[in-house]
Amino acid sequence: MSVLELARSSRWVSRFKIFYSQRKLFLTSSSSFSTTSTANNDEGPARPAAPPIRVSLTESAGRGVFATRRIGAGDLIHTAKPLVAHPSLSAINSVCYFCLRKLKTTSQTQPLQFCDKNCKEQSKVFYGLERRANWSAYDDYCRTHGLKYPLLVKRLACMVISGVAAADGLDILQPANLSSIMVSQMEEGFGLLRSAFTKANILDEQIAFLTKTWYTSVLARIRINAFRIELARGVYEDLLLSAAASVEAEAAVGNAVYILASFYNHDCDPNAHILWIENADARLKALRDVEAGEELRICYIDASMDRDARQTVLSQGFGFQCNCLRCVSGD
Ligand SMILES: C[S@@+](CC[C@H](N)C(=O)[O-])C[C@H]1O[C@@H](n2cnc3c(N)ncnc32)[C@H](O)[C@@H]1O
Repeated sequence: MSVLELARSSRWVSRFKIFYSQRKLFLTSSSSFSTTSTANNDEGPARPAAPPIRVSLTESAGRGVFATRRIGAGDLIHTAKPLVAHPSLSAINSVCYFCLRKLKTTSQTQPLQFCDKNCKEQSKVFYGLERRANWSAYDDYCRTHGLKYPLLVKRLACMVISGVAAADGLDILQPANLSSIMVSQMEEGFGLLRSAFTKANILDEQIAFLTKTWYTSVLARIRINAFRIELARGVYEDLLLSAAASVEAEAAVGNAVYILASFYNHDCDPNAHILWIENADARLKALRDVEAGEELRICYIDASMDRDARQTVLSQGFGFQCNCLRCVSGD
């Protein structure tokens, strides 16, 4: 599993209420994230300012994201565009096939739809290729086994063949440790994916990257780093409303992988969170004041669970023992 879910504990809500009563989202290309602020000078057009963060090694959790200056409670740290996203099968006819925005109208005659011309245009190349193949066996495989991540691999493979993504695009992300049983369970998916392309007469040289090693290595990274996307209702810029949005979020519309957002480590009492307002573009926001040099951490799971349940989910899903302050204090 690797479901980075927003915690929905009453603990979180009360924290947001306190903030509100006081009135008080390097290693990748700049297109992978953007900020709301702009650095302007006299020599050219305004350019997005770098987000106030850096990725560095932590003492015990691999790489992590650190604040490079003070960030205020409720501040937008940065936004992030997915490297790859895919609707969940249950939402496939009701959300944009590219950005996962809820569609205003659904059509039975044309099941896969885009919300606007821009999304259609951005998907044109890989969607054109995807449409050449018959995905019924692969999709059935996902459906019967309750798998969502192979859909991300399918889309990534189509993007790589179309030249809009690099085959090694996810290599920078930490992979999950896969047991030999897990690897053998992935063989069926790999076989179905490859055969869908070969049956569609995609040339061998175009799918030379699509080896079993590539397939399992991509899935190992997706497993640890994919975010399950739940859209908040409406537009919430206010901190309290953001909290309400995460509490009232609708069912997941899909899954996505981001580069920068994947470097945020977990804390059961986090100082940052990730949310989605209208589509798969993510926002990383500070939950409380963060000082320069402090590590920014989000919560991967439902923080309302007790310590033992949280430790079990983190260990089974992400392969680590959480030693955040909350866990260490036994809370
Ligand atoms: C999404 S990645 C976060 C970035 C990762 N540290 C890296 O170097 O790429 C999740 C992985 O980071 C590590 N991690 C995250 N939070 C942690 C924590 N609270 N304690 C220990 N390890 C943690 C675990 O290895 C986990 O599987």
